[in-house]
Amino acid sequence: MTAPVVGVVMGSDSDWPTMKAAAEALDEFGVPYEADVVSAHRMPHDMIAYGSDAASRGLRVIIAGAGGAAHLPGMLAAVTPLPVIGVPVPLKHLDGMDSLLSIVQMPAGVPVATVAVGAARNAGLLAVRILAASDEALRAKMADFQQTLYEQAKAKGARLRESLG
Ligand SMILES: Nc1c(C(=O)O)ncn1[C@@H]1O[C@H](COP(=O)(O)O)[C@@H](O)[C@H]1O
Repeated sequence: MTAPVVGVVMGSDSDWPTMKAAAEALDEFGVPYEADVVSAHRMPHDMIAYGSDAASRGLRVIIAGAGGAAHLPGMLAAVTPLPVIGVPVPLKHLDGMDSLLSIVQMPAGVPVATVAVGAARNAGLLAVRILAASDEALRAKMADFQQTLYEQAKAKGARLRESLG
């Protein structure tokens, strides 16, 4: 088995229905990843250990999703030099606005690349792009993927124009 280069972590297993889209995107590009529950609030020492050891274990990007008072992505970014992508997970109350603001409003010097509320697939794709910056084969796959998006968008336009006669 190939060693994981992306860590997909979340504050609770209840985040997985949202976060699995990140894993699926990584699967599509053949990027090896690991997935786990790591909570800054409920397991602070484990969280610090996860972030501190991530780079030496071979991870190159961390995707961190959390809902509500979502401190996990920022706290991981505080203890690792790796890029951290934050996914605001929408919960029953406040529609993910709480999580979005908790993740996106980082103090200067400690960046978290925040995707849209619930947009775990984009987090996976962003991780692929980060890795692809230094991996020509992966960059070619990303370019193919973008071409497919382009063709699908063109086809939608053609169908719309056709339906209008
Ligand atoms: N935001 C955080 C953190 C954290 O930021 O450390 N740990 C758990 N949580 C969030 O609590 C929500 C409810 O969790 P439960 O479903 O386990 O009660 C989840 O969305 C999780 O990400």
